[in-house]
Amino acid sequence: MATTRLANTPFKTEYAVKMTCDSCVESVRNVLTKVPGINHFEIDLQEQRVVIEGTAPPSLVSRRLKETGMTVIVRGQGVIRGSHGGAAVCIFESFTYTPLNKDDPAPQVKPQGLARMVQIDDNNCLIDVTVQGISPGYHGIHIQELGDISAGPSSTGGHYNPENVEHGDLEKGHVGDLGNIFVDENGWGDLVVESSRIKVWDVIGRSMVITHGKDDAGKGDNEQSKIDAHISANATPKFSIVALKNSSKQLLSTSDYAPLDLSDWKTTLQTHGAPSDLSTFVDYLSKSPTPAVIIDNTSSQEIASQYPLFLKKRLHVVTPNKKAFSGDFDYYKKIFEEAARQKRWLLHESTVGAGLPVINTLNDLIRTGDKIVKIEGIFSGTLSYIFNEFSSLSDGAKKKFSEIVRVAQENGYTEPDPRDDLNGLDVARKVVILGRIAGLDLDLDSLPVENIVPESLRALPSSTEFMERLSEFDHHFENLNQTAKSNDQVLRYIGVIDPVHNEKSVKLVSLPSSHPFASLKGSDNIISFTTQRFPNPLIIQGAGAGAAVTAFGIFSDLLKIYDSSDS
Ligand SMILES: NC(=O)C1=CN([C@@H]2O[C@H](COP(=O)(O)OP(=O)(O)OC[C@H]3O[C@@H](n4cnc5c(N)ncnc54)[C@H](OP(=O)(O)O)[C@@H]3O)[C@@H](O)[C@H]2O)C=CC1
Ligand SMILES: N[C@@H](CC=O)C(=O)O
Repeated sequence: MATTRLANTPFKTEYAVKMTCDSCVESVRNVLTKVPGINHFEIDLQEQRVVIEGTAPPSLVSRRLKETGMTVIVRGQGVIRGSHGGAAVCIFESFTYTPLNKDDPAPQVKPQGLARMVQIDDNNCLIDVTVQGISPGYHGIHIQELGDISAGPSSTGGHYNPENVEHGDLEKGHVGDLGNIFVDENGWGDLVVESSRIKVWDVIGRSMVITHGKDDAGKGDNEQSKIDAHISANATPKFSIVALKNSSKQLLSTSDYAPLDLSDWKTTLQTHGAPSDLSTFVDYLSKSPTPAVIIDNTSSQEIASQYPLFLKKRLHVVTPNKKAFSGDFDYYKKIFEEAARQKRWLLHESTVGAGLPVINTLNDLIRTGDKIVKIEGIFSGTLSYIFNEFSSLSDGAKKKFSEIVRVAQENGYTEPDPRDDLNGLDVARKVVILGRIAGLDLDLDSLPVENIVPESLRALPSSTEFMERLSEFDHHFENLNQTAKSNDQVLRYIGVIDPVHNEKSVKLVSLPSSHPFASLKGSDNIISFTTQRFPNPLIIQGAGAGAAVTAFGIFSDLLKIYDSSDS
C-alpha cells in the first residue's frame, strides 16, 4: 500500500494539467517517460488533458507532474477493460464559516474542496483531494464513521475504524486516517493517497472531515493520540502560546512559532525575557504562519489604545480589558470599524460578568430583533462579594468592611487598585459597555455613579496606603448596614440601564430580602434583561470575577475565533 508501489492491474487515469505551450507538453512528456509503470500516455494541449494507462499510482504521477510547476488535478479513473470498480465524490464545505463582513466587495475565499475516490482495482482505492481557502499548514484529514453532517463535523462520529485499531497512519491506523493535507500560503492544498484498506463501496454514505490541526499519526506522547490526536470533530482545539509579555519583559518563540515552554513561565519571563517592546511583539505575532490572536489581559489604557494597530497587523483581539469599550465613544466605533475592515475578531465577553455569557446574550437579543426595556444587575464581583458578606439579614458574627475588602483583593476579585471597584468606575464601565451594545450613545462622564470610597482616601497615592487606612471607615459602613437592616433590607451595589425612560445609574441601594439581588452568594454577578420578548426578565447569574471564570470567558472567545477561522 505504499504510495510508490505499482498497482497490480493496469488502469486508465485522466489528469487536468495546466499546460500553456509546446514546451509544457515537452516537460510533461519528459516526466512521463521516466515514471515507472506507465504503458501508454496521450497529451492534449488544447484540452489541457493527459490520459495515462498503466500501473503507476496517480499519486506518483501527479507528484512528478507537479514538480514541473504546473497545476495538476486527477480528473477521473477507470479500468481499461472489464467493469468499473466504483467511484465516489465528497464535497467539502465549512460548517461554521461566516464572513466577518458580508458586505465586503472582496469576501474571503470560502473554505471548500473536493475528494474524488476511485476503486482502481479490486484492492486499491485512490483518493485525490483538493482544497482552497484553508489556513496554511498541515491539516489532518479523515473518513468519518457517519455521513450525518446536520451538525457539521460533530455529528459525523469518530474516524472510520472497522478494524477497531488505534489511531495512526494510512498503513496501520484507522481505515479513515488519511494523514495530513498540506495547504500552501495561498490557501490551496492537495493530497493523493492510495489505500488497499479502503474500498469505495465501504465508504459511500460516510463523510470526510479536514481538521484545523495537524494529525500526529498516533505518535503523540499522550493517550488521546492513540484515539484521535486531540483533533477529532468534538475535541477541544489546542492553542499555542508563542509570545508572552508583561509591562517590563517579553518572551517570543523562535522563527518556527513553536509553543513556548510555560512550565515555569513567570521565572522564565523574568530571567530570560527581553525588555518589553510592544512593536517587536506585535510584528512577531503578525508574521505567524497560522492565524494569531493577541490577548490583552491587562487593564492598561496604553495597550487598549493599540487595538487599531493589532487589527491592521491582521491579529484577532480578545480581551477582558474594559478600557477600549467604555472610553472615548469615537474610539469605540473606530476599533469595531477597523475589525470589520480587516475581517478580524475583536471579542471582549469577559469585560462584563467575567465568564458569564452576558455580551453574547445581549448581542443575540439585539441581532434577533428584540427590544431592550431594561438591563439591571450586580456587575461587580468585588462589590457583590463585599456586600453579600457584609450585609445580610441573618444574624451571626460579621467581619468588618475593611477586612472583607482585603479578602476580595486576596481572592483576585478586585481591580489592581480596589478603589477602582469601590469608586463604582468598574461597574460604570460595564454599564457603558452594555449600554453601547444596546445602542445608547453612552459615556462615563454622563453616567451618574455613586463613589463609596471615603473622600479622604481617594487621593492616596497607592492602593497599599488605601488598604491600610480603610479600617478608619468601618463604622461608616456599619451605620449604613444597620439602617438598611432596620428596614428589613440589605445593601447592594447595582447598575441600571433603562433605554425606554432614558435612565442610567450606578449606585448603592437598599433592597428588600425578597428581591432576587438580595440572595446572591460569594462574588456572583446577576444581570437581568427585561425585553419585549422577556417581560419576565431573562436572568444570568454566577461567579463574575476571579481568574478561572475570567479565563473561561477569554477561552470561549478564542473558541469562537477558532470555529470561524479558516483565514
Ligand atoms: N480579575 C478578575 O476577576 C477580572 C478581571 N478582568 C479584567 O482583566 C484584566 C486583568 O485583570 P487582573 O488579571 O485581575 O489584573 P492584574 O493586575 O493581576 O494583571 C494585569 C497584568 O497586566 C500586565 N500589564 C499591565 N500593563 C501592561 C503593559 N503595558 N504591557 C504588558 N503587560 C502589562 C501586568 O504586568 P506587570 O505585573 O508587569 O505590571 C499584569 O501581569 C483587567 O482589565 C480586568 O478589568 C475582567 C473580568 C474579571
Ligand atoms: N474587579 C472586577 C473584575 C471584573 O471585571 C469585579 O470585581 O467584578
